[in-house]
Amino acid sequence: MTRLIIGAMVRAIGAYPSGWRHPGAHRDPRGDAAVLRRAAEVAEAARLDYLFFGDWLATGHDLEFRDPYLVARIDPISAVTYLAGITSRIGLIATANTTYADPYTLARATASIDLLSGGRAGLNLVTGAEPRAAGNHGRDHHQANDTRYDRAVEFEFVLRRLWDSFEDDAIVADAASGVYLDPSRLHATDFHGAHLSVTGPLNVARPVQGHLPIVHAGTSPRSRLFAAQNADLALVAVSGLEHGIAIREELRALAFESGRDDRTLKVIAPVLPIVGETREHAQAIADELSELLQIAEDWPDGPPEAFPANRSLAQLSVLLGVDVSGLSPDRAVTPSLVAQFSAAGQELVEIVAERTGRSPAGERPSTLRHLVVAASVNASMVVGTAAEIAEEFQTWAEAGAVDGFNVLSAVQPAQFEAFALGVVPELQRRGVFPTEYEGSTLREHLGLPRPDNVHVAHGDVRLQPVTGRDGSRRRAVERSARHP
Ligand SMILES: Cc1cc2nc3c(=O)[nH]c(=O)nc-3n(C[C@H](O)[C@H](O)[C@H](O)COP(=O)(O)O)c2cc1C
Repeated sequence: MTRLIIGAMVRAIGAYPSGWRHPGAHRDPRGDAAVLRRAAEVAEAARLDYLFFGDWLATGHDLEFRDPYLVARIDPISAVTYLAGITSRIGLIATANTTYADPYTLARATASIDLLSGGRAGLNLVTGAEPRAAGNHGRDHHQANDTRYDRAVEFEFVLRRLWDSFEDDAIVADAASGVYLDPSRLHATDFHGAHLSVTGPLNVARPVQGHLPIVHAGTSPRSRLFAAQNADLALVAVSGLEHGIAIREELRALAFESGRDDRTLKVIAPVLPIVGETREHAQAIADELSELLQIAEDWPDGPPEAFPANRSLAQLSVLLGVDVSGLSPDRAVTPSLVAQFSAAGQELVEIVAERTGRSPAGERPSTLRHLVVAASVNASMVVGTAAEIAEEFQTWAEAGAVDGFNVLSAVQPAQFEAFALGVVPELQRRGVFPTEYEGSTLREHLGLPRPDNVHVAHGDVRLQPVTGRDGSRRRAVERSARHP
């Protein structure tokens, strides 16, 4: 029986680059608290498994054109701490960057949130793709992918040991005898690696969940290996059903080869649904968002320096295999023009038709602008009614392409609420998503067991080199002890 995992990837100003311009969209960061509170209430009433907060460790004018939600945002640890106090059932996942974070500080904060929320915290570990983060953290450059993942492996290992500093019953608090702590149940971390050195123990009691569920988001081969060996949830961007099936199979095979129970690795895909009362209504919303997104040609004196090159007719020409750079962006894409396009260009025309209802031979033809937008907005979009979107989700899960979805909402709050109040009940009606919270912790929502304390169950577990599928040596944790 399929049981989807559904979380909301919260972006306060909306997750479509022009979503903030949509009528009624939230656009003032001073109002973020109200928006987060309302999203949490709606998500919890819909019984979503978790709210998920990404992170970005720098800002700049270019980000306005890349995706405006990156420009200024609430720190994710602060967001989940705030929400822990005003929610009672939903999981709360914050992103942290292992390249720059300090493991002791992060272990303290996350163990604290888990205790304060009654076991509802989760942690998304990323290695970061933003080079400017280096300058904000006293480094002279953003390290190479391999180095970042070497540190991430140490980081995850240390985090689990820190969370396990106290055994579950280390604090005896026996008022009669006056004994508060059993010192034999408090364990030092004593980790001294190439990147990190932490003595421990952590000065926060063991989290309610033992270890917080760990998510990992990334794309490189090292990211796949890291997710397979260290994560509970792998967050992977997939381009289609077949791609999803292949990635999930690869991840689970890597997990199995690493000696862990591969069923404990859940594969989650980000998805951006556009929900409408009818298919045409949903397409009209997608069409509007497309029209609201500026492209390079919208600036009469040329786009600002920070504008991304891929949002231009020049870049579109490369993809189409036809030079359209001198044409107006509002030029209709006619069947005779499409006939000259490359296969990738023709595919793009179909994507636009699916999303916006505009087609070359139709009453409302697509324009070059629509093609530029579709090529530059790199999101897995599903446009349709609640029933159509639920059907798509179910198909993906039943085909083995995903275990669940991280749902992005193009416009806050309208599209998030259309999803929570429309699509979720459809999924529940189909029996692929529960109607009630059955457990109380995030682990329970995700169907994950509570891990043993590594100090107790496995003694002196060490980091050991293991080999990735491509034959290169990796530093990774000896897993067999931890996942018997
Ligand atoms: C779905 C998805 C979500 C991501 N979210 C974040 C994020 O919130 N913050 C961040 O710094 N990186 C995020 N990333 C980027 C990756 O974590 C990673 O740092 C980046 O892709 C570089 O590593 P890689 O070469 O292994 O992919 C995300 C990646 C994916 C695929």
